[in-house]
Amino acid sequence: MVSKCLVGLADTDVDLVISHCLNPVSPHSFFLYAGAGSGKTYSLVKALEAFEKSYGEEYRREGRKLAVITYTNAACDEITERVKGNPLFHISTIHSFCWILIKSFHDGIREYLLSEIPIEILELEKQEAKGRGGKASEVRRRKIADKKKYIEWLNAKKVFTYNPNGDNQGMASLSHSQVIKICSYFLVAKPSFQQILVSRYPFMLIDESQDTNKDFIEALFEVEKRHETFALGLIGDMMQRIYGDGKADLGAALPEGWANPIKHMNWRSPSRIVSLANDIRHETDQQIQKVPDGKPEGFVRLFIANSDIPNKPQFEVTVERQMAEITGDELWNNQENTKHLMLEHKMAAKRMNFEPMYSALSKSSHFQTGLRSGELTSVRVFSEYVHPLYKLVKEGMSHAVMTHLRRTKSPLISKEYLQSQVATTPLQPVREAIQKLVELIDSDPKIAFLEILQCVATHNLFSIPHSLVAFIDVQFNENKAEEESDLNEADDSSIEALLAFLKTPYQQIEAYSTYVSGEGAFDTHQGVKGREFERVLVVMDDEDAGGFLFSYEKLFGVQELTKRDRENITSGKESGVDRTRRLFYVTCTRAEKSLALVAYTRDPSRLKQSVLSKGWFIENEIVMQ
Ligand SMILES: Nc1ncnc2c1ncn2[C@@H]1O[C@H](COP(=O)(O)OP(=O)(O)OP(=O)(O)O)[C@@H](O)[C@H]1O
Repeated sequence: MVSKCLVGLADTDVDLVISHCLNPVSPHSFFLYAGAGSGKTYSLVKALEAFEKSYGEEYRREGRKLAVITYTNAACDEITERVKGNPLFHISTIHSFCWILIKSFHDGIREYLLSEIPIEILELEKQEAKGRGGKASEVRRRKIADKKKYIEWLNAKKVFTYNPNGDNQGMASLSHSQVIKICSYFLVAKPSFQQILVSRYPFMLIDESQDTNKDFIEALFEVEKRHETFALGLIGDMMQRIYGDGKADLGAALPEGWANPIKHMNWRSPSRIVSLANDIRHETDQQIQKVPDGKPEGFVRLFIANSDIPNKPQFEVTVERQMAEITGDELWNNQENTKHLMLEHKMAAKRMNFEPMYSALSKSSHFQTGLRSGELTSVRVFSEYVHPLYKLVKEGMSHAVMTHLRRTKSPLISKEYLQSQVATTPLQPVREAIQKLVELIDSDPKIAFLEILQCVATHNLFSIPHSLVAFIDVQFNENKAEEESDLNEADDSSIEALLAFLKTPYQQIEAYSTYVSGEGAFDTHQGVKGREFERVLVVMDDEDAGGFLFSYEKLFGVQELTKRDRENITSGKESGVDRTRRLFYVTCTRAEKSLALVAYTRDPSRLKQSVLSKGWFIENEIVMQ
């Protein structure tokens, strides 16, 4: 059933409804839920602009702000840019926002932890009593011992720390989930804390709220119920719920008095892609989107290949070539002009040639978040210090080189160091250090991170993070090491992971930096939510992804459902197929012009039959390898 999209109603009334809700004299909460590309973020930005015009001055005088929570740092930067950095709006991710709210309440945090950790210990002890020994028991007993040690540590007054983008290690550091739990708890249990939120931020708008932490959303509902002067604006799409953290029944029973505006149009994608999205969605909630007048038809192709073909990246290049021919769009021939979506980071790492460093570091669970966000201190010394310096030198930007060294606080240009130099050319050591570094990088494409690190340390070009000091082979003044570290509480797996990483080729740093910037040609299915690209190539490969949460083989009817899946479906619980369908919807709806879907499967002909019978594609849109 390839449905045809019709030209429909204008959605402009939605913006009026939202403006009406964001009135400080009579605030109203609202729930704006609509399909992909319907302009939810667009309406959010319009609402902020209208708010600035009507109430900006008054709000500034009163020292109030309107809070906007976005799902990713990239979304946060985009909305901040769209409102030209206007400080009237506090735009942040949930983690930064929660931390800002709780960060001066150290005693309250300590009290919370002192009451929560014993409960966690009891739970682990219960599981241990029931358990059967072995590795799981070993891990449990270790966790119990660590938590008891932590309680002892908590017995004296403490100052807590947190980095929303890093892996927070060490006793004083709160974890990502703790920060959200503590903030949610304070919002419900402490009236004075509620008051702080309400008076500072009388309006809170939450984009991608379908995936926003359930505890936090429920705490905000509670605040909204108790304070007439506070209003919430929830923006999102349940079909785009792709993380397990969100409130699954959000919107099912909205409190009375909430506005519930609806958007029908898809402004992003051409009609063929919108009709595919409607068909995918049909099995979940039957919402149908329309396209505005004048939108072209666009292109969708499904390429099916056997999952054991030897060179998948090469196959994807042939897909791009075919897309260029099919669409007449030459830009498909240049990989950089297409967004390639992978199910797992390691698949992107493989295609972008930084798999060795990625695999090495991902072996330590401590590095997972920082590795993906680009915030790992041990890698940043290369990605943010060494690599930009190398590029600037190669581009002959000597002024920018000095600015970079100042910004990165190079010890070689510190005031103390320069004053200690008796020579008439105090910058000579900097020049020499840079020259040695560039020569070393150019000397061998296989040169390892470790050798680059050694060179940086020997010439004292940049401060070395504590986590890497142990790997340097020279007398090194520890005072020169950077305070921040990935290894506050070093464990064996982290040390092994770092050593393995340092032995891999330095040359990978360029691709890795591009990847974590989000600007490269590759990303994950999940990483692009909220974004849009002219050409999208989605790779569906359960075998390479190796995960258990998503299964395209099940969605496409190639793999039988498990007993558990069937039980979940019968009892109305979410199944892996539901999750995968939503992820598939998110990836397909990122495309503005053309969409190539690459499915690697154990049974190509069964997959083809299955998607044809679902009516998702027609015969001539399917290309068999
Ligand atoms: N009323 C409109 N008129 C013209 N273009 C619009 C309109 N609303 C949105 N757009 C454009 O459509 C595209 C999609 O909008 P937006 O990203 O706000 O959608 P969304 O609902 O947030 O999407 P998603 O849920 O898929 O992330 C953007 O390029 C935006 O500029």
